[in-house]
Amino acid sequence: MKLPEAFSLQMQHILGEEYQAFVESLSAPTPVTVRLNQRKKTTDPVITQGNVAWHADAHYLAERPVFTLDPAFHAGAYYVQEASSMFVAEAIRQTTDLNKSLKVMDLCAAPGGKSTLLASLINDKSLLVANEVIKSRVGVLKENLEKWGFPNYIVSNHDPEEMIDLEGFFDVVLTDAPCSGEGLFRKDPNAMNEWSENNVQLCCARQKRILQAAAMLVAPGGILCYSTCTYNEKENELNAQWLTQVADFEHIKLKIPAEWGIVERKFGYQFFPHKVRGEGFYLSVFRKTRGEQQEARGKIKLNRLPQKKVEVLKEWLQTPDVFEYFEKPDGQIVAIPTHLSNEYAVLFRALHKRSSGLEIGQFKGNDFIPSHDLALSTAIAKDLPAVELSKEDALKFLKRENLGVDLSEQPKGWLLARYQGLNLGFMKVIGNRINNYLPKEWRIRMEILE
Ligand SMILES: C[S@@+](CC[C@H](N)C(=O)[O-])C[C@H]1O[C@@H](n2cnc3c(N)ncnc32)[C@H](O)[C@@H]1O
Repeated sequence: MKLPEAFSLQMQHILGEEYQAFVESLSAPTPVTVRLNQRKKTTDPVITQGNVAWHADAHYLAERPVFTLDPAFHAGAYYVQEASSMFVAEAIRQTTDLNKSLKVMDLCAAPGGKSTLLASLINDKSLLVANEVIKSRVGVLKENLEKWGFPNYIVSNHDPEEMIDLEGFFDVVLTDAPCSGEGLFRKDPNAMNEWSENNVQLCCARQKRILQAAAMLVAPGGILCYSTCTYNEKENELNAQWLTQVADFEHIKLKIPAEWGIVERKFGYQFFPHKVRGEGFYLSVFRKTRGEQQEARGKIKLNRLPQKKVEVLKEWLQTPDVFEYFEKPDGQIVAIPTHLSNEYAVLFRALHKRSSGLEIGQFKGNDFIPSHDLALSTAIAKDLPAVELSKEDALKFLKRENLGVDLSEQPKGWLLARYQGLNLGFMKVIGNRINNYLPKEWRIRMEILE
């Protein structure tokens, strides 16, 4: 691997005698890791090469399978995520009371790896906002969160500087900033081709701008996590130090066993591929020492669903009474956890480009048409009519092709397609015909060879 010269000099300066080991590690294969979704247990044990030290649900795989051909992947049973970046969860675990109902913001969220990590970390009374400024990246973020199934989430599409009305609102804000990507050279050779000292400067300035906006969002006593996938001290340590100088934040030290191989810096933690089984990564955690807390108070400005229709919905949800139901102007029904309705109201008012939470479907006359979001949500009722599919048929369902299995004995109406007990989506049985309700844009397009 031919490294850019200025980058080599920088790394020699940072690593000294360890530089050679670092360079050698860049020629080693990238570890493949999956993190299991504890709210969606699969019966298929993952063949693993051990756990990620800092995340109990994460496993190293011996090789990279074709994930597209595993129906459990599409059902959100696991997320394929680089190991070092999962350390964000450990940092929040050590600094935050996870038994509380938390308001969490993932500010630079697409494609959603850390949003799903956060969704698994927080309890069912908590709320996650996953924000992504680049519009074309919002779709994949939404898809990944839908698959993950945590019901209390909103996806938004704002520049962090536009969130002024959410000052002091969040208990935890994660800023996984766009960076020069030095830590990804092994995984993604493009990151190396795009690297330049000039780009590092641009990233650095942009990170400061994002950090300043992020700092404003944190409630006093709340946590700000800053992460990058680079080694560059300008983007990491110097930005972290800068934050403590310009805003009311103190750096928090974490407890880290030496055998994890993570290098402690003055303001944060650095991951190097010759010391950990993962890619290059940096993380710093701060607590806000002063500021105004924003009280969550407001009224949701959507039409409440009439009680008669609410009664129809009840059979579709596992615990229907924990939600309030509203109808959007386009007819979609939104389920909002009652105990979070003030928080949702504040978010709906402050964020204009956003989803409305869990959209569970819509009424056509008196008939309820369930959404795909509901099919994949952990809020769905467990005893709805369902059919367990073989791997082959599950893949056919996911390709929107005709299934090999005979469903003519099934009663007419809605039927969940399942694989290993995991919901894949809805079908509707109409006489001899079966309609597949998997959204067209989610369809597997890959050729499946027998
Ligand atoms: C490192 S990636 C995030 C990865 C994501 N957190 C995950 O774990 O899957 C950084 C994200 O920041 C977004 N971004 C780019 N410019 C930004 C800006 N000026 N403000 C906020 N986010 C920005 C990028 O589009 C990208 O999605």
